Amino acid sequence: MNIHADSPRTDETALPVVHLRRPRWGDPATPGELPAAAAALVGADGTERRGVAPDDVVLAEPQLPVDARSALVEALGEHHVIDDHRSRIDHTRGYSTPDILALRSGDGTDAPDVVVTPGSHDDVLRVLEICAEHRVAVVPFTGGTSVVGGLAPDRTGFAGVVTVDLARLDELVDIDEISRTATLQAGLRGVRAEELLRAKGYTLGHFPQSYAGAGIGGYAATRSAGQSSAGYGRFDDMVEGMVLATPRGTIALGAAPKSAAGPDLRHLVLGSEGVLGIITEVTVRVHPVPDHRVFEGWHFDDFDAGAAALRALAQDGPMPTVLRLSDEMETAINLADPDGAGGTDAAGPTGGCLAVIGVEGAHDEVEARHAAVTAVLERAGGVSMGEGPGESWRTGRFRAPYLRDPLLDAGVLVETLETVTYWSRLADLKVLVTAALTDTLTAAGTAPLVMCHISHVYPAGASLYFTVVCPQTDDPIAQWAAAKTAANDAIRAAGASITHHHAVGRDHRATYHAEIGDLALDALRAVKVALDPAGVCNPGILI
Ligand SMILES: Cc1cc2nc3c(=O)[nH]c(=O)nc-3n(C[C@H](O)[C@H](O)[C@H](O)COP(=O)(O)OP(=O)(O)OC[C@H]3O[C@@H](n4cnc5c(N)ncnc54)[C@H](O)[C@@H]3O)c2cc1C
Repeated sequence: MNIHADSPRTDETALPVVHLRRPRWGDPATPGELPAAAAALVGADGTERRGVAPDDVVLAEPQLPVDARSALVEALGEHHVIDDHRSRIDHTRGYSTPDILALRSGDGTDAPDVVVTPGSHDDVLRVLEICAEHRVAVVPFTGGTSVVGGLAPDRTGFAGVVTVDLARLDELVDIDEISRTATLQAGLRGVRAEELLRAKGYTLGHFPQSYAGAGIGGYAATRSAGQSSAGYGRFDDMVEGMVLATPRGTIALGAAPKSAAGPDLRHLVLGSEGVLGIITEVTVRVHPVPDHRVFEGWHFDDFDAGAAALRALAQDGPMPTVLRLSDEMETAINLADPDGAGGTDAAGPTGGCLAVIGVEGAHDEVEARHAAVTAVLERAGGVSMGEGPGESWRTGRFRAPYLRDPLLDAGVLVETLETVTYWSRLADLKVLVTAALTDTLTAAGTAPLVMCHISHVYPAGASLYFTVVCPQTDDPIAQWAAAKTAANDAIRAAGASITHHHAVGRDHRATYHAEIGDLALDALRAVKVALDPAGVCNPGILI
């Protein structure tokens, strides 16, 4: 298949960069509609529950001290110190379902006092200096798609909250074609970064489902994982270097690809979620644009059989570029609703589980790798369903987030969570988390559909990604909080990690602390004190 034959809606190179306007997801030109099949499946009652319009959410007057505001205006210019209603709303929290529900309920309490848009690394340094001096909390903001409360700091004890939107740091700084690396400014959205790289014949290969909104600084700060992680790695695997602005000055990391010069401090900054400072530049590995790709669906009798097949590929190779497996429930829902959560083709065997593989690269290499992957999957009991389901997944893969708003409008609660563990514990983890979610929501009188898939695999283990759908109660925020707490407890009890790629934010903080222990937490806090002595960078997030 020639990849240039794709329609604009489906090709990741042709998606528009979307400036997200809370609370709804994505490009207003292509709003989500609830397909009838999905409405019937989830039992939507047809009652509209759109909530308070963003313009009607009441915000507190901006609290910023006058001196701090004047200093920011002097540093950046009046134009880049913004406190109009809509800008504050559009920087309030992130895009988890509780975030959306809170805004729909009219709760604007986490709105920043001011949004600033620095135009350079030095501007960012100056903003941090001013905020430290006036004890104003600072929230770094790239795409604003956090789903773990990473954009809602604890403002207790601070004189105000400033969100630093990196939108103006949007350049491709350099490509080193010999080393195959590119240096990108942190405010570049994923789509725009890909456009700039493709114009030079390269791809980053990072396509999270939030691709239309999220960006380079956010990817690095959260250790994001894209849908092609089997082939290109997780975002932190791609990073060669970073520049971090802190209240005490600049740290530049990545003098060489691998070094024995002490601990690799890049891994202190990757996943730091804005608590150590603001990443302004990231150097990543890039790859020649693939000229050929094959996407294909595979049927497995059950989830365990499919998981064993994925493990065989992850441990003994070869690795496709995309590798994912839906469990029985997710497979059944997707087959019933091809435009829905993941999108597959209704053709092929019913029951069992659907795996999707994608192989991309240079033509001959793709043909050879595809043949080798096919042999492994067949040995593991898989049956090819052909390119239809694979292509259907590929072309629908960025649409699922658009479904959440119409589902919420229709009184349906829908939310996702993810975790990661070793292969030997994966089956138990799935059972425990599914039971925790099912039992909690059933006890609330809202029995859920719980779906699960694997989409990121490693030789030693894999992540599990759960999607939960059920009717809303009168207090859906509390309803989900109870289910999420039960799931977090199950993840801890199973010895898994609280997150594979969504990060910690505020929502996972307590579980994360239990996961790493007091001494490790003290060490992290000591680093924060060294770089951010006033503690203004994203207080209450991560540590
Ligand atoms: C519909 C949907 C689908 C998603 N799918 C995926 C997926 O497939 N894979 C995945 O990994 N994640 C996914 N996410 C989660 C989210 O998109 C990722 O965490 C993403 O990496 C966040 O990027 P962002 O640019 O939006 O960051 P933001 O939301 O702006 O920030 C995320 C966190 O990092 C901090 N931060 C932001 N920029 C910087 C910076 N320059 N320096 C320091 N700190 C910074 C913020 O303060 C915040 O704590 C999804 C989210 C949604 C809503």
